[in-house]
Amino acid sequence: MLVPVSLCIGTLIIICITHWVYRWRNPRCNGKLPPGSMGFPFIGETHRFFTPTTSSDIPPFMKERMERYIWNMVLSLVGPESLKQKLLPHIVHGVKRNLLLWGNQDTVDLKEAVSKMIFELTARKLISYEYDPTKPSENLRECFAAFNEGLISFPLDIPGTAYHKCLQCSDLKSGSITRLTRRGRKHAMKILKAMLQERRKIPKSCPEDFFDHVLDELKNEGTKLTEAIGLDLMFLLLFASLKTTSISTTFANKLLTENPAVLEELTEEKHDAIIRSRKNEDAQLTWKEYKSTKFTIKVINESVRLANIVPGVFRKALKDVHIKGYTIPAGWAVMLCIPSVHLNPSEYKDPLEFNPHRWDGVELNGGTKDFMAFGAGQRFCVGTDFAKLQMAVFLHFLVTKYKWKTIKGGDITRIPGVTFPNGFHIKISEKNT
Ligand code: HEM
Repeated sequence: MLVPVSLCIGTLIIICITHWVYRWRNPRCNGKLPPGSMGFPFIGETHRFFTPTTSSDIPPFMKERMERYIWNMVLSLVGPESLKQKLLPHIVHGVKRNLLLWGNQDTVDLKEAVSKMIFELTARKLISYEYDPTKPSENLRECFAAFNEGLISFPLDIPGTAYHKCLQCSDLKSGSITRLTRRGRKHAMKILKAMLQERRKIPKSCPEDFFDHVLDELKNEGTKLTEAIGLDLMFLLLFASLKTTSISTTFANKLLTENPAVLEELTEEKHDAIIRSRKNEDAQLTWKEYKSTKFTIKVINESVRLANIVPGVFRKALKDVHIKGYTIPAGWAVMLCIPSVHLNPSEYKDPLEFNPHRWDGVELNGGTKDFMAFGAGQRFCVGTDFAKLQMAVFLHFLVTKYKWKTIKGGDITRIPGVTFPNGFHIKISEKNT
């Protein structure tokens, strides 16, 4: 008892001293910070996970051009055209297959099951990755799990800490399963690098995934893309898409479980607008049908507002910024706290209530100052449409074909990202059984 208490007190003292030193070290700060802000210098550390050392050599105008090029590349994979033409049938197939599988099990931990399903689909489409159970050391999903656990943690890089596990590089050849689950960013990068090298040997005739696009670009003379940046981007893309979509989907399911009236209305929309109007009830979900599901989109908006999957986004002040009598000194990292926007009672009446109808008549094309679950402005999430489509397809098949009841778990903790510490175990069965 004494040891954990002393450790906590010790950690708090270190945090306070670091905070104090940093705050007063800079005279322009006048010892003041805007209310509610966190002046911890290490808050800005997340860039270390993503920025390859080479990128600092790139002039800003080039960086901008390259970013635009890269996002175009990403959009060619997950933008509306690709979703409509290529990805929708794959998502439908993946969701139907998994639901059928879960329906035959006594209980399913939805958090794990959805995460696996989303990972399989996303990793297959973005980098043609298929997990081979005979090679547990190449389990990319486990790497991302370890990475996620320590992403926002005290930056103490010694064995045993969440931060260390998040960064860790393990020997590819060794390891039992328990050791494997502890591998983070560096191990994931090793796997991605090996895949890229493999792809170099057997190139594809036309670009199909992110590897192909990166390899194509690397061949161009004068390109500013390097292999390190390309790999870093692959990591970022997978990281940005995996946990977010799977936790949002699980969260939406939990909210529906707790709000039967909303579930009923959603089911009704699906039946009326889609299935009953079809000639063949079992036909695939089409793009037009997906676009017609207005209430589903409201349920998704409301779920991601309450889920606050991304608890904060970071920016760096490039010059001194004066705001409401305070100064944010140049070079400081700023954290924008998204939940404080989404739970603001002056903008959202009864902000903790799950009420999809608050989105009636609201057309969302991007982020606003009051809704930024997918960010806002220049850095708006490039995978928004992809995530929404996956969630909508999942909800469609779940509510039309299945019923479920909670078995155990479902409690939510924020550390600060949303987690289900005891999972969310449900029993799923087909409606007509
Ligand atoms: C429910 C699911 C998702 C949520 C809640 C979400 C949330 C966000 C947020 C808040 C940002 C802005 C970060 C910032 O401003 O610093 C962001 C950026 C980003 N997201 Fe998502 N995201 C989701 C799904 C996805 C998916 C499926 C992909 C990829 C296929 C993706 C790829 C990205 C990328 C690459 C960025 C960086 C954009 C840039 O910096 O220009 N996200 N996301």
